[in-house]
Amino acid sequence: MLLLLGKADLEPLTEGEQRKTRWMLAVCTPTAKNGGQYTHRAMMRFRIFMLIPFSMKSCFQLLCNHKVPAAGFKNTVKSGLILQSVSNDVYQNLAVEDWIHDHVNLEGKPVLFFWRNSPSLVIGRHQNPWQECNLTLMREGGVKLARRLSGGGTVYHDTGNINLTFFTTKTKYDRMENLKLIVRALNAVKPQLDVQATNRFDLLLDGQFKISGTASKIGRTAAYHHCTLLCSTNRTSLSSLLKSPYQGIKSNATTSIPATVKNLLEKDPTLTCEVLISAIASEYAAYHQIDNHINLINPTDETLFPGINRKAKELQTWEWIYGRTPKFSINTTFHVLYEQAYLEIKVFLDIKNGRIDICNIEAPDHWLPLEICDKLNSSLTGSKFCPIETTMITHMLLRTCPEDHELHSKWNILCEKIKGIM
Ligand SMILES: Nc1ncnc2c1ncn2[C@@H]1O[C@H](COP(=O)(O)OC(=O)CCCC[C@@H]2CCSS2)[C@@H](O)[C@H]1O
Repeated sequence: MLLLLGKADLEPLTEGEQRKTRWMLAVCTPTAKNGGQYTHRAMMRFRIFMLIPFSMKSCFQLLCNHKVPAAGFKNTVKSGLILQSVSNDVYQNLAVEDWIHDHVNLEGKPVLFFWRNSPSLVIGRHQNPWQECNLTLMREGGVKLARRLSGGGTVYHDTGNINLTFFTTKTKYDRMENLKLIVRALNAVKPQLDVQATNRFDLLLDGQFKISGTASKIGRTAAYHHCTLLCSTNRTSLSSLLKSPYQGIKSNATTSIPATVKNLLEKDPTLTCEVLISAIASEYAAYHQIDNHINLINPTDETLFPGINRKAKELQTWEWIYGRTPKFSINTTFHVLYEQAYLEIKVFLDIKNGRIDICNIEAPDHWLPLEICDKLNSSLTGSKFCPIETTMITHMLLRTCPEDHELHSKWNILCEKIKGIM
Protein backbone atom coordinates (compact mmCIF):
# COMPACT_ATOMS: atom_id res chain seq x y z
CA MET A 1 0.00 0.00 0.00
CA LEU A 2 1.27 3.45 -0.80
CA LEU A 3 0.36 6.95 0.20
CA LEU A 4 0.67 8.98 -2.92
CA LEU A 5 0.88 12.73 -3.10
CA GLY A 6 0.86 13.97 -6.63
CA LYS A 7 -0.76 15.87 -9.36
CA ALA A 8 -3.59 14.33 -11.30
CA ASP A 9 -5.00 15.31 -14.62
CA LEU A 10 -8.73 15.85 -14.54
CA GLU A 11 -10.84 15.14 -17.55
CA PRO A 12 -12.67 18.17 -18.91
CA LEU A 13 -16.39 18.15 -18.21
CA THR A 14 -17.46 19.97 -21.32
CA GLU A 15 -16.11 20.14 -24.82
CA GLY A 16 -13.54 22.83 -25.29
CA GLU A 17 -12.73 22.99 -21.57
CA GLN A 18 -9.04 22.72 -20.67
CA ARG A 19 -7.68 19.72 -18.83
CA LYS A 20 -6.92 20.69 -15.24
CA THR A 21 -4.22 19.46 -12.94
CA ARG A 22 -4.88 19.24 -9.20
CA TRP A 23 -2.88 18.12 -6.17
CA MET A 24 -4.30 14.96 -4.66
CA LEU A 25 -3.49 12.59 -1.85
CA ALA A 26 -4.44 8.99 -2.52
CA VAL A 27 -4.12 5.65 -0.82
CA CYS A 28 -3.10 3.16 -3.52
CA THR A 29 -2.58 -0.55 -3.89
CA PRO A 30 -0.47 -1.97 -6.66
CA THR A 31 -2.42 -3.86 -9.29
CA ALA A 32 -1.34 -7.42 -10.15
CA LYS A 33 0.49 -6.18 -13.23
CA ASN A 34 3.09 -4.04 -11.51
CA GLY A 35 3.89 -6.79 -9.02
CA GLY A 36 4.35 -4.41 -6.15
CA GLN A 37 7.08 -2.42 -7.84
CA TYR A 38 6.67 1.17 -6.78
CA THR A 39 8.43 2.49 -9.81
CA HIS A 40 7.45 5.71 -11.44
CA ARG A 41 5.92 3.91 -14.41
CA ALA A 42 4.21 1.34 -12.22
CA MET A 43 2.40 4.07 -10.36
CA MET A 44 0.36 4.67 -13.42
CA ARG A 45 -1.13 1.24 -12.91
CA PHE A 46 -2.05 1.69 -9.28
CA ARG A 47 -5.59 1.20 -8.23
CA ILE A 48 -6.63 4.17 -6.11
CA PHE A 49 -9.10 2.95 -3.57
CA MET A 50 -9.30 5.87 -1.22
CA LEU A 51 -8.87 9.57 -1.78
CA ILE A 52 -7.68 11.52 1.21
CA PRO A 53 -8.39 15.19 0.98
CA PHE A 54 -5.77 17.38 2.62
CA SER A 55 -8.41 19.39 4.34
CA MET A 56 -12.15 19.83 4.49
CA LYS A 57 -11.73 22.70 2.07
CA SER A 58 -10.05 20.64 -0.62
CA CYS A 59 -12.50 17.79 -0.07
CA PHE A 60 -15.38 20.19 -0.53
CA GLN A 61 -13.76 21.61 -3.60
CA LEU A 62 -13.59 18.12 -5.06
CA LEU A 63 -17.36 18.09 -4.98
CA CYS A 64 -17.84 21.42 -6.65
CA ASN A 65 -18.56 21.65 -10.33
CA HIS A 66 -17.15 25.07 -10.83
CA LYS A 67 -13.85 24.39 -9.10
CA VAL A 68 -13.02 20.94 -10.31
CA PRO A 69 -14.72 19.21 -13.21
CA ALA A 70 -16.00 16.13 -11.44
CA ALA A 71 -15.79 13.80 -14.42
CA GLY A 72 -12.26 12.77 -13.55
CA PHE A 73 -13.34 11.80 -10.03
CA LYS A 74 -16.62 10.16 -10.81
CA ASN A 75 -15.21 6.69 -10.25
CA THR A 76 -12.88 7.48 -7.40
CA VAL A 77 -14.65 9.95 -5.09
CA LYS A 78 -17.48 7.80 -3.91
CA SER A 79 -18.51 9.63 -0.81
CA GLY A 80 -20.64 12.30 0.66
CA LEU A 81 -20.10 14.93 3.31
CA ILE A 82 -21.52 15.98 6.63
CA LEU A 83 -21.32 19.71 7.27
CA GLN A 84 -22.24 21.94 10.18
CA SER A 85 -22.37 25.71 10.11
CA VAL A 86 -20.43 27.71 12.68
CA SER A 87 -22.83 30.61 12.11
CA ASN A 88 -26.21 31.24 13.73
CA ASP A 89 -27.20 33.78 11.10
CA VAL A 90 -30.31 32.62 9.26
CA TYR A 91 -29.45 34.51 6.04
CA GLN A 92 -25.90 33.13 5.91
CA ASN A 93 -27.14 29.60 6.51
CA LEU A 94 -29.88 29.87 3.89
CA ALA A 95 -27.21 31.17 1.50
CA VAL A 96 -25.13 28.01 2.11
CA GLU A 97 -28.13 25.89 1.10
CA ASP A 98 -28.64 27.92 -2.03
CA TRP A 99 -24.92 27.83 -2.88
CA ILE A 100 -24.59 24.05 -2.48
CA HIS A 101 -27.74 23.54 -4.50
CA ASP A 102 -26.39 25.69 -7.32
CA HIS A 103 -22.71 24.65 -7.37
CA VAL A 104 -22.13 21.17 -6.05
CA ASN A 105 -22.23 18.10 -8.22
CA LEU A 106 -24.17 15.77 -5.95
CA GLU A 107 -24.01 12.71 -8.20
CA GLY A 108 -23.12 9.85 -5.86
CA LYS A 109 -22.09 12.40 -3.24
CA PRO A 110 -24.94 13.31 -0.93
CA VAL A 111 -24.44 16.11 1.57
CA LEU A 112 -26.04 16.59 4.98
CA PHE A 113 -25.89 20.08 6.44
CA PHE A 114 -26.65 20.92 10.09
CA TRP A 115 -27.40 24.53 11.05
CA ARG A 116 -28.94 26.46 13.92
CA ASN A 117 -30.08 30.06 14.05
CA SER A 118 -30.52 32.85 16.53
CA PRO A 119 -34.24 33.66 17.01
CA SER A 120 -35.88 33.94 13.58
CA LEU A 121 -39.09 33.17 11.76
CA VAL A 122 -38.63 31.47 8.40
CA ILE A 123 -41.53 31.84 6.02
CA GLY A 124 -42.11 29.72 2.91
CA ARG A 125 -41.37 31.10 -0.54
CA HIS A 126 -45.02 31.87 -1.32
CA GLN A 127 -46.15 33.18 2.05
CA ASN A 128 -47.39 36.46 3.45
CA PRO A 129 -45.42 37.55 6.57
CA TRP A 130 -48.26 39.82 7.76
CA GLN A 131 -50.59 36.82 7.72
CA GLU A 132 -48.15 34.47 9.44
CA CYS A 133 -46.16 36.46 11.97
CA ASN A 134 -46.46 39.05 14.69
CA LEU A 135 -44.07 41.48 13.00
CA THR A 136 -44.44 44.09 15.74
CA LEU A 137 -43.36 41.61 18.42
CA MET A 138 -40.51 40.41 16.19
CA ARG A 139 -39.16 43.95 15.74
CA GLU A 140 -39.41 44.62 19.48
CA GLY A 141 -37.51 41.43 20.30
CA GLY A 142 -34.96 41.63 17.48
CA VAL A 143 -36.26 38.42 15.92
CA LYS A 144 -35.18 38.07 12.30
CA LEU A 145 -37.54 37.36 9.45
CA ALA A 146 -36.35 35.27 6.51
CA ARG A 147 -38.02 34.04 3.35
CA ARG A 148 -36.63 30.73 2.19
CA LEU A 149 -36.51 29.37 -1.35
CA SER A 150 -38.60 26.32 -0.55
CA GLY A 151 -42.37 26.34 -0.21
CA GLY A 152 -44.49 25.45 2.81
CA GLY A 153 -45.35 27.07 6.11
CA THR A 154 -43.70 29.32 8.70
CA VAL A 155 -41.50 27.96 11.47
CA TYR A 156 -39.71 29.45 14.43
CA HIS A 157 -35.98 28.91 14.86
CA ASP A 158 -33.62 29.51 17.76
CA THR A 159 -30.50 27.65 18.82
CA GLY A 160 -32.69 24.98 20.44
CA ASN A 161 -33.96 24.05 16.97
CA ILE A 162 -31.75 21.99 14.65
CA ASN A 163 -32.11 22.41 10.91
CA LEU A 164 -31.04 19.57 8.66
CA THR A 165 -30.65 19.85 4.91
CA PHE A 166 -30.34 16.68 2.87
CA PHE A 167 -28.82 17.46 -0.54
CA THR A 168 -29.04 14.87 -3.29
CA THR A 169 -29.49 14.69 -7.00
CA LYS A 170 -33.08 15.13 -8.09
CA THR A 171 -33.34 11.39 -8.75
CA LYS A 172 -32.08 10.41 -5.28
CA TYR A 173 -34.36 12.91 -3.50
CA ASP A 174 -36.44 10.98 -0.94
CA ARG A 175 -37.93 12.81 2.04
CA MET A 176 -39.34 9.71 3.72
CA GLU A 177 -35.95 8.00 3.58
CA ASN A 178 -34.38 11.03 5.29
CA LEU A 179 -37.05 11.16 7.99
CA LYS A 180 -36.68 7.43 8.64
CA LEU A 181 -32.95 8.02 9.06
CA ILE A 182 -33.68 10.65 11.72
CA VAL A 183 -36.08 8.27 13.47
CA ARG A 184 -33.46 5.50 13.44
CA ALA A 185 -30.90 7.92 14.90
CA LEU A 186 -33.31 8.96 17.66
CA ASN A 187 -34.10 5.33 18.46
CA ALA A 188 -30.41 4.47 18.51
CA VAL A 189 -30.04 6.95 21.39
CA LYS A 190 -33.44 6.28 23.01
CA PRO A 191 -35.02 3.01 21.89
CA GLN A 192 -38.27 3.78 23.76
CA LEU A 193 -38.88 7.09 22.00
CA ASP A 194 -42.11 7.05 19.98
CA VAL A 195 -41.38 9.16 16.89
CA GLN A 196 -43.17 8.69 13.59
CA ALA A 197 -43.19 10.37 10.21
CA THR A 198 -46.58 11.48 8.90
CA ASN A 199 -47.78 11.50 5.31
CA ARG A 200 -47.14 15.26 5.20
CA PHE A 201 -43.55 14.65 6.29
CA ASP A 202 -43.84 15.99 9.83
CA LEU A 203 -42.28 14.04 12.67
CA LEU A 204 -44.62 13.42 15.59
CA LEU A 205 -43.63 12.53 19.12
CA ASP A 206 -46.04 10.22 21.00
CA GLY A 207 -48.41 10.36 18.04
CA GLN A 208 -49.46 13.95 18.69
CA PHE A 209 -46.64 16.47 19.17
CA LYS A 210 -44.88 17.91 16.17
CA ILE A 211 -41.10 17.87 16.57
CA SER A 212 -40.17 18.42 12.93
CA GLY A 213 -41.53 20.18 9.84
CA THR A 214 -40.38 19.64 6.27
CA ALA A 215 -39.95 21.66 3.09
CA SER A 216 -38.00 21.13 -0.10
CA LYS A 217 -36.60 22.58 -3.27
CA ILE A 218 -36.22 20.56 -6.42
CA GLY A 219 -34.00 22.02 -9.09
CA ARG A 220 -33.12 20.84 -12.59
CA THR A 221 -30.59 18.26 -11.41
CA ALA A 222 -30.09 18.91 -7.69
CA ALA A 223 -32.60 18.87 -4.87
CA TYR A 224 -32.73 19.38 -1.16
CA HIS A 225 -35.06 18.40 1.60
CA HIS A 226 -34.73 20.46 4.74
CA CYS A 227 -36.43 19.95 8.05
CA THR A 228 -36.40 21.24 11.59
CA LEU A 229 -35.93 19.27 14.80
CA LEU A 230 -37.18 20.77 18.04
CA CYS A 231 -34.77 20.06 20.84
CA SER A 232 -34.96 22.90 23.36
CA THR A 233 -36.72 25.75 21.57
CA ASN A 234 -38.43 28.56 23.44
CA ARG A 235 -42.04 27.43 22.96
CA THR A 236 -43.48 30.65 24.38
CA SER A 237 -41.71 32.69 21.71
CA LEU A 238 -42.66 30.15 19.07
CA SER A 239 -46.37 30.40 19.71
CA SER A 240 -46.55 34.16 20.35
CA LEU A 241 -44.50 35.11 17.27
CA LEU A 242 -46.51 32.81 15.01
CA LYS A 243 -49.81 34.54 15.87
CA SER A 244 -50.61 37.32 13.44
CA PRO A 245 -52.46 40.22 15.08
CA TYR A 246 -53.35 41.77 11.72
CA GLN A 247 -57.00 41.61 10.76
CA GLY A 248 -58.83 41.70 7.44
CA ILE A 249 -56.08 40.27 5.18
CA LYS A 250 -57.23 38.56 2.00
CA SER A 251 -54.68 36.68 -0.09
CA ASN A 252 -53.91 33.51 -2.01
CA ALA A 253 -50.56 33.02 -0.28
CA THR A 254 -49.73 29.61 1.19
CA THR A 255 -50.99 29.39 4.76
CA SER A 256 -49.22 27.51 7.53
CA ILE A 257 -50.74 24.52 9.26
CA PRO A 258 -50.54 25.13 13.03
CA ALA A 259 -49.64 22.19 15.23
CA THR A 260 -48.99 21.44 18.88
CA VAL A 261 -45.23 21.25 19.25
CA LYS A 262 -42.92 19.70 21.83
CA ASN A 263 -39.17 19.71 22.45
CA LEU A 264 -37.27 16.43 22.58
CA LEU A 265 -35.39 17.70 25.62
CA GLU A 266 -38.72 18.05 27.47
CA LYS A 267 -39.37 14.38 26.81
CA ASP A 268 -35.86 13.31 27.84
CA PRO A 269 -33.30 15.69 29.40
CA THR A 270 -30.38 13.78 27.85
CA LEU A 271 -31.52 14.65 24.32
CA THR A 272 -29.47 17.82 23.86
CA CYS A 273 -28.78 19.38 20.45
CA GLU A 274 -25.24 17.99 20.49
CA VAL A 275 -26.44 14.45 21.25
CA LEU A 276 -29.06 14.67 18.47
CA ILE A 277 -26.67 16.06 15.86
CA SER A 278 -24.03 13.47 16.61
CA ALA A 279 -26.59 10.61 16.52
CA ILE A 280 -27.99 11.75 13.15
CA ALA A 281 -24.50 12.27 11.72
CA SER A 282 -23.51 8.72 12.75
CA GLU A 283 -26.63 7.24 11.21
CA TYR A 284 -26.10 9.24 8.01
CA ALA A 285 -22.45 8.18 7.78
CA ALA A 286 -23.34 4.53 8.31
CA TYR A 287 -26.18 4.65 5.79
CA HIS A 288 -24.09 6.29 3.07
CA GLN A 289 -20.86 4.49 4.06
CA ILE A 290 -18.96 7.70 4.50
CA ASP A 291 -16.63 9.09 7.12
CA ASN A 292 -18.49 9.88 10.35
CA HIS A 293 -17.00 13.30 10.69
CA ILE A 294 -18.82 16.60 11.02
CA ASN A 295 -17.00 19.24 8.98
CA LEU A 296 -17.46 22.72 10.43
CA ILE A 297 -17.96 25.37 7.76
CA ASN A 298 -18.00 29.13 7.87
CA PRO A 299 -20.72 30.48 5.54
CA THR A 300 -18.84 33.73 5.01
CA ASP A 301 -15.75 31.96 3.64
CA GLU A 302 -15.51 33.15 0.03
CA THR A 303 -12.64 30.77 -0.71
CA LEU A 304 -14.91 27.85 0.08
CA PHE A 305 -18.12 29.36 -1.34
CA PRO A 306 -17.30 32.01 -3.95
CA GLY A 307 -20.10 34.57 -4.19
CA ILE A 308 -21.85 33.44 -1.00
CA ASN A 309 -21.84 36.82 0.76
CA ARG A 310 -23.77 38.35 -2.12
CA LYS A 311 -26.36 35.57 -1.82
CA ALA A 312 -26.69 36.18 1.93
CA LYS A 313 -27.13 39.90 1.30
CA GLU A 314 -29.86 39.30 -1.26
CA LEU A 315 -31.73 37.09 1.20
CA GLN A 316 -31.72 40.02 3.66
CA THR A 317 -33.19 42.58 1.32
CA TRP A 318 -36.63 44.04 1.87
CA GLU A 319 -37.41 43.20 -1.75
CA TRP A 320 -36.88 39.47 -1.16
CA ILE A 321 -38.42 39.18 2.32
CA TYR A 322 -41.45 41.45 1.95
CA GLY A 323 -41.45 42.36 -1.76
CA ARG A 324 -41.96 38.73 -2.83
CA THR A 325 -45.26 38.47 -0.94
CA PRO A 326 -48.10 37.43 -3.27
CA LYS A 327 -50.48 40.37 -3.76
CA PHE A 328 -53.00 40.83 -0.99
CA SER A 329 -55.58 43.25 0.34
CA ILE A 330 -56.46 44.57 3.79
CA ASN A 331 -59.92 45.71 4.75
CA THR A 332 -60.10 46.86 8.34
CA THR A 333 -61.57 49.46 10.69
CA PHE A 334 -59.82 51.39 13.47
CA HIS A 335 -61.58 52.87 16.46
CA VAL A 336 -59.92 56.03 17.69
CA LEU A 337 -60.73 57.71 20.99
CA TYR A 338 -60.64 61.45 20.44
CA GLU A 339 -61.98 63.98 22.93
CA GLN A 340 -64.04 61.33 24.75
CA ALA A 341 -65.72 60.00 21.60
CA TYR A 342 -64.96 56.98 19.43
CA LEU A 343 -64.36 57.62 15.75
CA GLU A 344 -64.43 54.98 13.04
CA ILE A 345 -61.67 55.01 10.43
CA LYS A 346 -61.96 52.65 7.49
CA VAL A 347 -58.89 51.37 5.67
CA PHE A 348 -58.78 49.54 2.33
CA LEU A 349 -55.39 48.67 0.93
CA ASP A 350 -54.20 46.65 -2.04
CA ILE A 351 -50.58 45.55 -1.73
CA LYS A 352 -48.51 44.34 -4.67
CA ASN A 353 -44.84 43.36 -4.36
CA GLY A 354 -44.99 44.61 -0.78
CA ARG A 355 -45.93 48.12 -1.91
CA ILE A 356 -49.23 49.93 -1.44
CA ASP A 357 -50.94 49.81 -4.82
CA ILE A 358 -54.33 51.19 -3.82
CA CYS A 359 -54.77 53.23 -0.64
CA ASN A 360 -58.13 54.27 0.65
CA ILE A 361 -58.22 55.64 4.19
CA GLU A 362 -61.57 57.11 5.17
CA ALA A 363 -61.91 59.19 8.34
CA PRO A 364 -65.02 61.18 9.42
CA ASP A 365 -64.92 64.46 7.49
CA HIS A 366 -65.54 66.56 10.64
CA TRP A 367 -62.44 65.00 12.25
CA LEU A 368 -60.04 64.99 9.30
CA PRO A 369 -61.01 67.01 6.21
CA LEU A 370 -61.34 64.98 3.03
CA GLU A 371 -58.52 66.77 1.21
CA ILE A 372 -56.10 65.95 4.06
CA CYS A 373 -57.14 62.30 3.92
CA ASP A 374 -56.69 62.32 0.14
CA LYS A 375 -53.23 63.80 0.56
CA LEU A 376 -52.27 60.92 2.84
CA ASN A 377 -53.81 58.36 0.46
CA SER A 378 -51.89 59.65 -2.54
CA SER A 379 -48.61 59.97 -0.58
CA LEU A 380 -48.79 56.39 0.66
CA THR A 381 -49.66 54.99 -2.78
CA GLY A 382 -46.57 53.36 -4.26
CA SER A 383 -44.70 53.31 -0.96
CA LYS A 384 -43.43 50.21 0.84
CA PHE A 385 -45.94 48.66 3.25
CA CYS A 386 -43.47 49.29 6.02
CA PRO A 387 -43.57 51.38 9.24
CA ILE A 388 -40.23 53.10 8.57
CA GLU A 389 -41.32 54.33 5.16
CA THR A 390 -44.74 55.41 6.48
CA THR A 391 -43.05 57.39 9.29
CA MET A 392 -40.84 59.16 6.76
CA ILE A 393 -43.78 60.02 4.51
CA THR A 394 -45.94 61.35 7.32
CA HIS A 395 -43.07 63.45 8.68
CA MET A 396 -42.63 64.98 5.26
CA LEU A 397 -46.36 65.69 4.96
CA LEU A 398 -46.48 67.29 8.39
CA ARG A 399 -43.73 69.67 7.37
CA THR A 400 -46.11 71.12 4.77
CA CYS A 401 -48.32 72.48 7.58
CA PRO A 402 -45.96 73.24 10.47
CA GLU A 403 -48.32 75.47 12.50
CA ASP A 404 -51.39 73.27 12.71
CA HIS A 405 -50.87 71.37 15.99
CA GLU A 406 -54.34 69.87 16.08
CA LEU A 407 -53.85 68.42 12.60
CA HIS A 408 -50.46 67.06 13.65
CA SER A 409 -51.97 65.27 16.61
CA LYS A 410 -54.82 63.72 14.53
CA TRP A 411 -52.45 62.76 11.77
CA ASN A 412 -50.09 61.13 14.26
CA ILE A 413 -52.93 59.11 15.78
CA LEU A 414 -53.95 57.92 12.34
CA CYS A 415 -50.41 57.07 11.27
CA GLU A 416 -49.69 55.14 14.46
CA LYS A 417 -52.80 53.05 13.73
CA ILE A 418 -51.70 52.40 10.16
CA LYS A 419 -48.18 51.51 11.23
CA GLY A 420 -49.74 49.06 13.68
CA ILE A 421 -50.93 46.88 10.79
CA MET A 422 -47.57 46.86 9.00
N1 LIG B 1 -39.10 24.77 14.42
C1 LIG B 1 -40.28 24.13 14.31
N2 LIG B 1 -40.29 22.80 14.14
C2 LIG B 1 -41.45 22.13 14.01
N3 LIG B 1 -42.66 22.71 14.01
C3 LIG B 1 -42.69 24.04 14.16
C4 LIG B 1 -41.51 24.81 14.32
N4 LIG B 1 -41.86 26.11 14.44
C5 LIG B 1 -43.19 26.13 14.36
N5 LIG B 1 -43.71 24.89 14.18
C6 LIG B 1 -45.10 24.47 14.03
O1 LIG B 1 -45.33 24.13 12.66
C7 LIG B 1 -46.39 24.95 12.11
C8 LIG B 1 -46.18 25.21 10.64
O2 LIG B 1 -46.27 23.99 9.98
P1 LIG B 1 -46.29 23.89 8.38
O3 LIG B 1 -46.50 22.45 8.06
O4 LIG B 1 -47.26 24.88 7.82
O5 LIG B 1 -44.85 24.37 7.92
C9 LIG B 1 -43.71 23.67 8.18
O6 LIG B 1 -43.62 22.79 9.01
C10 LIG B 1 -42.53 24.15 7.36
C11 LIG B 1 -41.24 23.52 7.73
C12 LIG B 1 -40.07 24.25 7.08
C13 LIG B 1 -38.77 23.66 7.50
C14 LIG B 1 -37.57 24.41 6.96
C15 LIG B 1 -36.30 23.77 7.37
C16 LIG B 1 -35.13 24.71 7.29
S1 LIG B 1 -35.62 26.33 7.04
S2 LIG B 1 -37.49 26.07 7.46
C17 LIG B 1 -46.36 26.19 12.96
O7 LIG B 1 -47.58 26.88 12.92
C18 LIG B 1 -46.06 25.61 14.34
O8 LIG B 1 -47.21 25.06 14.92
